[in-house]
Amino acid sequence: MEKYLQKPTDRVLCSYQHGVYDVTDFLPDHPGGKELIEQYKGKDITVIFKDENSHPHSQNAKRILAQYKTGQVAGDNKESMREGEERPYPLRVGKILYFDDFTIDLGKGYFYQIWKLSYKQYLEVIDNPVTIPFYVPLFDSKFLDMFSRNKWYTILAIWVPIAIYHFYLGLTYNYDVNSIVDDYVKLSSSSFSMFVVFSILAFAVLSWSLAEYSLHRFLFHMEKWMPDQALYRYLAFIIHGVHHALPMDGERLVFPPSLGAMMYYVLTTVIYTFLPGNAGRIFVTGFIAGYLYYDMMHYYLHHCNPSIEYFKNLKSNHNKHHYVSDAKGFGITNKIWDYLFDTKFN
Ligand code: HEM
Repeated sequence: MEKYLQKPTDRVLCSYQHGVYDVTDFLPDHPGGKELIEQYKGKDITVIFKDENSHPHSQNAKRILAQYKTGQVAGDNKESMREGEERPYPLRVGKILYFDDFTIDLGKGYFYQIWKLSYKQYLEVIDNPVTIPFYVPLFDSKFLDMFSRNKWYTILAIWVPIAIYHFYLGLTYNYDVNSIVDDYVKLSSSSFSMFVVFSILAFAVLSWSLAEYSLHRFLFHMEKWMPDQALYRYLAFIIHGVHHALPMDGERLVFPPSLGAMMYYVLTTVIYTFLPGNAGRIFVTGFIAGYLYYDMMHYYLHHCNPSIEYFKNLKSNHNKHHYVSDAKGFGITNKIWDYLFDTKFN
């Protein structure tokens, strides 16, 4: 068996239990980083795959592994699954994903195929993440599909100038609003105070972190409470479901600018009602900064391997949210609100 696994080959083969797995296509999508698997090229991963100290892999991880099975170790004729093995679910054959009672054709617009699903089937799609080594269109039209993809840096390119502009307005413009706070944030005012400006910014970032938790828990995971209607499933899928179905698709991860623009409109309308004038603009700056930190952190946790313990911990928390239970671990940049609202992982 060892000889077979270690034959010079470009493919990365390993054994688990008594099966042989070709995990080459999975390497770039491994949430723990491809290097960890490469170390096990040609080796058995049965022990390390369950190792409590390294990382005890989830049921979903076992299902994903099962997708890559290519054979049995020589001399082992046991047909049935062994303890600790899972069947590949959904099973992918070419571009077709086979679920128990429905299929998804990954060569066609994924979005339209959500319409025909029942609520239960929709949950199966988002609760059984898959890693796909080819491009999956969301829409059949290439033009429409273009709008479903975003590189992480486009978010910075769009929102950093908007945040700077608000900061500039907040510090300099005279909104002529009868607010005591405004006197302390206007550069032209004799009462200008850096302390007040930074306090508003800090308060806005903290407010964002609560918004991050609430949006993720109640809007992005609206499937937990939404009425059983196809229209809502469409909405839930486009907002966040697609990210759970294909968690390692790096172009469908950050918040789409079009949705961001709608949120911006709603939130600024609310914020300026309660906090008009300069202080409101400074608050919006901090709120956008908090949002940018969130979106960049989200991308980082999926596609990079942090070396600092704090970020490792956040990554692990987020992986659990995807692969263990999406009813917990809603915080991306921190776990404070998960602790306070009792949605933390133990
Ligand atoms: C070759 C088959 C493998 C598959 C299919 C696989 C799959 C996964 C999946 C789906 C996760 C996300 C969390 C979870 O579901 O548990 C994960 C995380 C992880 N894997 Fe693997 N894995 C494999 C091999 C390995 C090996 C050989 C190692 C160690 C040497 C390893 C170390 C890790 C670590 C440390 C994480 C945690 C990342 C984090 O949450 O911070 N994996 N793996």
